[in-house]
Amino acid sequence: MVLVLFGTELSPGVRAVLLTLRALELDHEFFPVDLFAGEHLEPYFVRKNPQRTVPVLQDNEACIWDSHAIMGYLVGKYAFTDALYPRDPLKRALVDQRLHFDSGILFVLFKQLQHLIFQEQVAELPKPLIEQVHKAYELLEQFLDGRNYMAGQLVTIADFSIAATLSTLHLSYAPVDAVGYPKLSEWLARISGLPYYEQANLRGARQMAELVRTKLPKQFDKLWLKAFEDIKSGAGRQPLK
Ligand SMILES: N[C@@H](CCC(=O)N[C@@H](CS)C(=O)NCC(=O)O)C(=O)O
Repeated sequence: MVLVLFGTELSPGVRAVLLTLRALELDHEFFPVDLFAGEHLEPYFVRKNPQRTVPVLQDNEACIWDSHAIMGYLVGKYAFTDALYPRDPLKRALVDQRLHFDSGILFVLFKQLQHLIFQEQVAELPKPLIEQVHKAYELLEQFLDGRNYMAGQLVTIADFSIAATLSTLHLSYAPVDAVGYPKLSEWLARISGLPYYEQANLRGARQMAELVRTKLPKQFDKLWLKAFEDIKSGAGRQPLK
């Protein structure tokens, strides 16, 4: 088996897949694709994924894209247990709902913000969009009612997916304030305690935040700086339950 992940650590979807690969302790190669240089438009990449998005996972001859599909595939094919993506229909439905929430709402907000800042060169954070991000945070806060993780008491791929996007929004655009979102911020701290979190997710999320910072230097208030420093130093982290 040769698993090759194509992408960039700047991408939340790529990092969600990296979290899954690390959780399953799967050997893999990483093939960098620079989106800013347009490498995802090159013929070799378009042959792998006509949609021209990262991540793409190549497993021998097969190419799979969309981070959510890749994560489910990895668990189905390589995991010893179904804990990360339960087979029980009701448990799976809950995980799927969270994955679709990431795909259809959270990540879309991130992508809209990225487009405005990097393509449209907008120099200020668009307030209506940031309000929508906070509406999404409110829903996530409700999802965590009575749960340690997004879909229950155990980590699933829904946590990886949402953690990758949310940590990026948190560091780049809309800090998750512990007062406003106590459960969400505890969950983020809990996920940050995973031994592979720093390498698989935080490093890339920070790099993205640094890039956004160069585009919006005036936007970064004390709250953002605190979020950035906290996550850098590990302050507020809790042991993994
Ligand atoms: N739902 C997809 C989203 C993939 C996606 O939009 N990835 C971005 C990077 S974060 C990308 O490849 N953008 C390049 C483009 O859209 O041209 C997934 O989870 O894999």
